[in-house]
Amino acid sequence: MADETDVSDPLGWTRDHTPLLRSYQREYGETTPLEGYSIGVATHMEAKSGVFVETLAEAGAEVLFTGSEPHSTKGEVVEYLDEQDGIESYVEAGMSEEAWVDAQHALLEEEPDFILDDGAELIARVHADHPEIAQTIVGGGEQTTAGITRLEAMEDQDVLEFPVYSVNDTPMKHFFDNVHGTAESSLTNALMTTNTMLSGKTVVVAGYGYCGRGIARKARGMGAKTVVTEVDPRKALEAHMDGHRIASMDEATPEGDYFITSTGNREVLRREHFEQMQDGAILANAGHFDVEIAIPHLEDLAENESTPTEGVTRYHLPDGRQLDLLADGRLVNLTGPYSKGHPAEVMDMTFAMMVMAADDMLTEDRDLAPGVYAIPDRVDRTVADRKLETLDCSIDDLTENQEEYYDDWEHPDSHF
Ligand SMILES: NC(=O)c1ccc[n+]([C@@H]2O[C@H](COP(=O)([O-])OP(=O)(O)OC[C@H]3O[C@@H](n4cnc5c(N)ncnc54)[C@H](O)[C@@H]3O)[C@@H](O)[C@H]2O)c1
Repeated sequence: MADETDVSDPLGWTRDHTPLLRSYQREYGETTPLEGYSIGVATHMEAKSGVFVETLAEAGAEVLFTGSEPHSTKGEVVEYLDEQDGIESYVEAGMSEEAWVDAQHALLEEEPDFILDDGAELIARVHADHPEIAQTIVGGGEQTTAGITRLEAMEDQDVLEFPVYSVNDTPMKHFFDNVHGTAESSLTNALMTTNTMLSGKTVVVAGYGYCGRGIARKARGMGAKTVVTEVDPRKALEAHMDGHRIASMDEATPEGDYFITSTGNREVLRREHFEQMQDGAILANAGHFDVEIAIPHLEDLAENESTPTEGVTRYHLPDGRQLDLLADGRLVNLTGPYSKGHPAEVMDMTFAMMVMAADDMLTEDRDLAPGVYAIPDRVDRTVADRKLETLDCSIDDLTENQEEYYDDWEHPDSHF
């Protein structure tokens, strides 16, 4: 048995689990559709995004990449990519925030033709600080909910200078990345950090959108009793009919052993909830930055804080109760001590859609005005077909009769 991890190729393991990206690498290695274009990429730089970057380079693009935040960069991946033809890094592991911002400016000053973004980091910065370069950019793609919200605000204020594909809103992204990727990685990280189990526990999930529904369904699958809180009555009904108990956060608070937020909103867990929670309640956020759990309220209420184990901040309340906050209230799947982010198999699909955003906008003559656009459904479907192929799964084709039936609103079989 080998006794050491092979570090000569830090992307090797991930490539084994990203068959969709590898299939595009094989095809693009021959057709090079992005030849002649330079693409600026901002993302959490680790092995999965490394395979994404090398796929763009295989497609012939010159790739300039940076981190979408300063702390998630894996140095060995950056070093490996930097040695490959057509790829240049603008990020280092352990960079200061200031150096990270400088690196983004340096990347943008190279005047990329296209931007593939996370959180609209590069797109917002090029508009704010390099407006003359923004005018030369052909287009972009954005993979996150938060980034799309930011871009839509720019569109509303009429400041966006180029078209951007919303990768986040494609079925191939949010049905899998948000629902399955966020759920499995958040629960895995919460359980690894605490060394606890969900069986028999009451898990309160705030928000029943794409992420929340995945978390609630999977927690129940692991034996938890699930309670869902919502502000949208239709989402609450959906959760009810999926078999979860619906409650207001006030009602759920005294029952919960685990609380997981995934709303995209702020102060979903706050002072009045902390005051009612059971001793030993565990709090985790899988949603938005570090604002879903009101940490200043916890700090106000607590007599003191401790770190009982890595990744857990314990708030000691004056009445003797202890509340345990995971990963400083930041995204528990991305920033916990055991965090490896989303599973490779699901990022395979998200990053394939990012590659498609560049491929479609740069190689099809779309002639789009500045704005945020859906990726054409045909493209999403093609990627889904290819993912199924990699899984060796077949589906049926519509027969001619079935196609005719769909197209003919007067068809005799359409009447009772
Ligand atoms: N952790 C990750 O890796 C990861 C991955 C994808 C998305 N996200 C983030 O997770 C958040 C949710 O994403 P989504 O795709 O599920 O969004 P979504 O819009 O589908 O769902 C959010 C849900 O929260 C509900 N909600 C809003 N305020 C609430 C409140 N105060 N109490 C209870 N429910 C409330 C909304 O009604 C909605 O149903 C976003 O911030 C997104 O950026 C995180």
